[in-house]
Amino acid sequence: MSAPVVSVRNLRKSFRDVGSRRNIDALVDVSFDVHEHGIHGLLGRNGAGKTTLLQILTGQQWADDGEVSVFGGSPFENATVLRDVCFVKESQRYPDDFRVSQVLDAAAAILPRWDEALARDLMADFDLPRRRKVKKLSRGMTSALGVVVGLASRAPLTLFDEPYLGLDAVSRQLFYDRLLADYAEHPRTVVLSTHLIDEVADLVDRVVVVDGGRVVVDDDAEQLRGRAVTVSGNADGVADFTTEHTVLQHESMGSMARTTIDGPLSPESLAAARAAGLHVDSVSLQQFVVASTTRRKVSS
Ligand SMILES: Nc1ncnc2c1ncn2[C@@H]1O[C@H](COP(=O)(O)OP(=O)(O)OP(=O)(O)O)[C@@H](O)[C@H]1O
Repeated sequence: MSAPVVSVRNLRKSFRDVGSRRNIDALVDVSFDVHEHGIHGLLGRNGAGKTTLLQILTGQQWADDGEVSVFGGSPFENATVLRDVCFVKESQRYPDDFRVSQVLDAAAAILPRWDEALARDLMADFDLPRRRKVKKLSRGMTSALGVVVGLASRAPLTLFDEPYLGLDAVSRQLFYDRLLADYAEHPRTVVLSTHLIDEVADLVDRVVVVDGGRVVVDDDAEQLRGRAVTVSGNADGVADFTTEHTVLQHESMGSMARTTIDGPLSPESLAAARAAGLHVDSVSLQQFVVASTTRRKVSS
């Protein structure tokens, strides 16, 4: 296998919260690789550490400890690495007087694989006014501008940090469709950080779930789709059956229970569950991520 595009080992980052005079551990011990090509989902709850991670990957933050390598080098003030990286974030700031056309010109100047024709098509798709000042754009239009820059960059590593939060459902679907279509013709490494797991479930090849500053899942999306199951039925039967498994989530009501376990189940286990009168259902990617990340208590 070729060297990973991104390699992160034992990354740690905390922030000093001036108000409470406490340290906030944004990343506790993060290790994972992103291999070349593919659309990777970086998933996790609010405050999980996704943005901090992406900022470190793009040289906008220092880690307190650990190693980070992007295209084999450190991303920090490394022009050789950074010209192959495009980072699109929801809170992107532009110079006050910039018009949309100036944002596109600046992107074209710094991103060597910029595709002007694609940018023009996307501008039309999202109905963006070239001459308008960026600060006069609506929130959705600002998000759309980020999406245009990210897609037209054709950067070998393109990182989207929830850039589409302002987009309505139709525009988000347009983004997903255009991403898939362009990716099919120009494969590259895309990382999509998002909460909208159901929406990207069929889009991503690989999933990294961050929770409380730690990677709790790092797997192929296909594997994850079949990995967890819910077992429901009589509470005693469910408890007996699930005792040997890793329980992700458990609910009970009276004599009935429903438990989500980290599977997958072997054909023999499945048959045993059915013989015991239990129902076994597969779990969607969204349900799996929710179950994997709700065991942690959010601290204040
Ligand atoms: N500059 C900062 N100063 C203090 N705390 C910070 C700073 N940046 C991030 N944090 C804290 O670090 C933790 C991780 O934040 P981060 O923005 O990386 O999470 P996230 O997964 O991107 O969240 P969201 O999905 O809500 O954007 C949070 O507790 C956040 O409050």
